[in-house]
Amino acid sequence: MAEVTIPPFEATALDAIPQIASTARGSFRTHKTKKLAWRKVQLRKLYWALHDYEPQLLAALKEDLRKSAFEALLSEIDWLKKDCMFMLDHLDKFAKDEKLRAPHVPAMYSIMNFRIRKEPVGTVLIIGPYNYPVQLLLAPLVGAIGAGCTAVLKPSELTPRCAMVIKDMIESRLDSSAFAVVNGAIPETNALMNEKWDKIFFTGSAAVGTIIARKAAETLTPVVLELGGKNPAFITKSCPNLALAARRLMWGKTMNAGQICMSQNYVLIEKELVETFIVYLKQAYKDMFPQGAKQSPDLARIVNQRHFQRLKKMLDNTRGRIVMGGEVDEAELYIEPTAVLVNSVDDPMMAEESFGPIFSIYPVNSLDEALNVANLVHRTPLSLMAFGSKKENERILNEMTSGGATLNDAYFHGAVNTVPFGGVGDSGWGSYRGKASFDCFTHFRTVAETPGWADSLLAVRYMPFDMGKLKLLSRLTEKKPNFDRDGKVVKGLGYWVGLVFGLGGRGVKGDEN
Ligand SMILES: NC(=O)C1=CN([C@@H]2O[C@H](COP(=O)(O)OP(=O)(O)OC[C@H]3O[C@@H](n4cnc5c(N)ncnc54)[C@H](O)[C@@H]3O)[C@@H](O)[C@H]2O)C=CC1
Ligand SMILES: CC1=C(/C=C/C(C)=C/C=C/C(C)=C/C=C/C=C(C)/C=C/C=C(C)/C=C/C=C(\C)C(=O)O)C(C)(C)CCC1
Repeated sequence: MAEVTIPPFEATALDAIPQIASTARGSFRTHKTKKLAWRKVQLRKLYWALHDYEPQLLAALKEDLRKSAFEALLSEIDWLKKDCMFMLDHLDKFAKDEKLRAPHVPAMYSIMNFRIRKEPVGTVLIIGPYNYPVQLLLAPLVGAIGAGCTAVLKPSELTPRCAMVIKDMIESRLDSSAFAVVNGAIPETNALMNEKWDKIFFTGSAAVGTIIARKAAETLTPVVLELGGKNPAFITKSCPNLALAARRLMWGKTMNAGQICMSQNYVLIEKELVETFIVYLKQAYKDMFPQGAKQSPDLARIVNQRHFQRLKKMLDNTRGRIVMGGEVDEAELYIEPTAVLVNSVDDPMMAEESFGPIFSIYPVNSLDEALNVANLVHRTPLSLMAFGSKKENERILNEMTSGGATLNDAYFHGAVNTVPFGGVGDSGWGSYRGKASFDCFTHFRTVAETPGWADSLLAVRYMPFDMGKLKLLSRLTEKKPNFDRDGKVVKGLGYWVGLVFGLGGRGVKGDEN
């Protein structure tokens, strides 16, 4: 890897923050960001910045998280470059006005030229977490640029080298009147939160998300929250390939040393499978780390002492049995990929979000029990994984919600940059990625335009009101219900005609739909 020097972490001066926010707001008011050409230039610049800063970003990710170059490219740098390309390829289409026609516009209003105009929401604040310090901060930025917003970014202070590289990269390569990076921790974030934003995009813990949402509510500022969750994986007796399930779940918990909000916190598995599953897990461990996980250059480290201690405490306090891994090394911030067999939902391994390379295995007697346990542990997790028959997987999707879900694999629904990603309930508000990133920072403004020549046609609305005219208009335009007071669809003439002439009956009384 090329030799690079990253300056030491420096927090942005608190008294500079109001001016930074004001510059971004002022830049938005120039309306230059509304031009698609300007947005495309910024996206192209971001693409090349990511390309040119690759050595610095790789070095920073290595120093901050000991993230391997493979992972850094796959899930952060190249991933974002793909994001820029996707937005560039589709921006014209995303940004185009949408004509609203029937059935969205009733026939009687069809002369009013309804359309949806896509407008940037304005100046946005993007606050990032530490685990994917580049991707999770800049992927929302791609959406913000595409939508025509100006933005201030606040990287996580827990990954200080990444924060410094990102600041240099964004401020030197993009339009610095429109995009800025504020570095720091709580005081700096508080100073940012004292500014007025048109939207706040926050990725991080539920605890801090609550603080952000509460503060944003004071000024009725919309927020997107991308939070964590206690994510279940289900394995039933019909699992098509238990060895593969073990291998894929191991992958899910070892990428980024399990510091992935959508990886499984616990595995609910039918009792008969437990012992074999553990054998397969150990086999997958051996295959992935032939010299042991500690020696592997591929396994990242825990970000800092605090998170290391948090994970260690979960292992120390569990009443379960460690069935794989268990080694920890504070000096290296190393936690071995670890599975713990537990038998209580109150066990710390079940009750807390792991956000590390450790997870629990909870044996169940049936899928019914598994669904009860999962709904009890966390009813609205960020993700869910299911390894059962097709029918069982559908049942799991039906009876347990989550932000996103993957069948027969670990969190793959969240590994692709072009499909919407987000939580549900207390695991997150709103979604982004692909077109959803554009939509996230866009105000969908409905515009109507009434032609002057149509006034006599529309004159019924004017005072003095005439009930007779209103009734006539209703008779001409109102759709009659095809259902009765019990909510049942009623047999109409169309049904009998269809039945008699063999065209197939529709609207049979008693139909539920
Ligand atoms: N849904 C998603 O896409 C993701 C969610 N997460 C969640 O994030 C958490 C881990 O990330 P962390 O960086 O530790 O999150 P965090 O919530 O501690 O920090 C996130 C950001 O908030 C700022 N912050 C921290 N404390 C603050 C306070 N009291 N007031 C104002 N700002 C504050 C930090 O400087 C950082 O930029 C996990 O819970 C994980 O599940 C992480 C990655 C993705
Ligand atoms: C099938 C065809 C082809 C071959 C395709 C192949 C070989 C595809 C292989 C794809 C794999 C294994 C991709 C793995 C990707 C993993 C990624 C991108 C992980 C991303 C992780 C992320 C984004 C993490 C986010 C974390 C978050 C949000 C968090 O903390 O919550 C050919 C050969 C291409 C031909 C066509 C057919």
